[in-house]
Amino acid sequence: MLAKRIIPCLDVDSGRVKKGVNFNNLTDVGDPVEIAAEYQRQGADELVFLDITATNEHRKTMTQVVEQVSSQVFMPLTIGGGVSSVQDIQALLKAGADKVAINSAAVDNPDLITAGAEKFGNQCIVVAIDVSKNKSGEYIVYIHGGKTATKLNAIDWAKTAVEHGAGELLITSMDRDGTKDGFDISLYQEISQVVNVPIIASGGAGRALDFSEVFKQGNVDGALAASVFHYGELTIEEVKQAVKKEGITIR
Ligand SMILES: O=C(O)c1ccccc1NC[C@H](O)[C@H](O)[C@H](O)COP(=O)(O)O
Repeated sequence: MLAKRIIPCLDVDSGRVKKGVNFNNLTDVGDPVEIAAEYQRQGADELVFLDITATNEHRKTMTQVVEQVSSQVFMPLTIGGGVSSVQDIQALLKAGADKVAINSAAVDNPDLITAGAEKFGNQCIVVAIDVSKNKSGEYIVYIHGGKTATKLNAIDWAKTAVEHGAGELLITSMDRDGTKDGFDISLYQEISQVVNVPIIASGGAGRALDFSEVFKQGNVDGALAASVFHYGELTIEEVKQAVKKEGITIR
């Protein structure tokens, strides 16, 4: 059994790490380089940086952040936010990213996934999907930082993204984001039945048991969290100890 991964997420807005609830009311939680170094000390398996403003001038800030962080931490780095071309992917890989997450631009143009996978290898291409349940209980895809609802069913879009070459999926429940109510297990159960690439769960982690639950029942390969780690409610070591106790393979 491949080791499962515990992945802190740094949502970066204008060069600062921010955190909100359901993608709103963002508060400043600190400097990205310092926070990344702390997560390395705690034994994180991987880091995700999301540039949640992702306007052009912030894109340069993000590249600088990636260069600084990649010179200090040695975990795999996934970078996302506003990526919309093969050139953007190349610039982030050059700055030190190991993987690049594409979200809105992949929905607008799925061929970008294929172009990135063909040029850099599909292991570099993560498709990030932000999901919210509608009134009839269907999982719907949102883009533009969770601001725009699409007509896409998230399960179908996940399948399409992998068919276009995505090497990994980062699936965020907007409904659970920042709530600490636990991961949306049924979302991951549905997606893991239709794709055969690694899935990273994201949104809602509140207790160490939430991580074991999403690995066991959600059938995912990695569990991403922001709030509980940023606010010091859990350390990565505590989560890993609890997950190991449940018999799950983890580094
Ligand atoms: O993903 C986005 O586009 C976005 C935009 C604005 C604000 C937050 C955003 N994403 C939320 C992150 O993916 C967030 O770190 C994960 O959902 C993990 O959240 P918690 O572990 O519940 O805090």
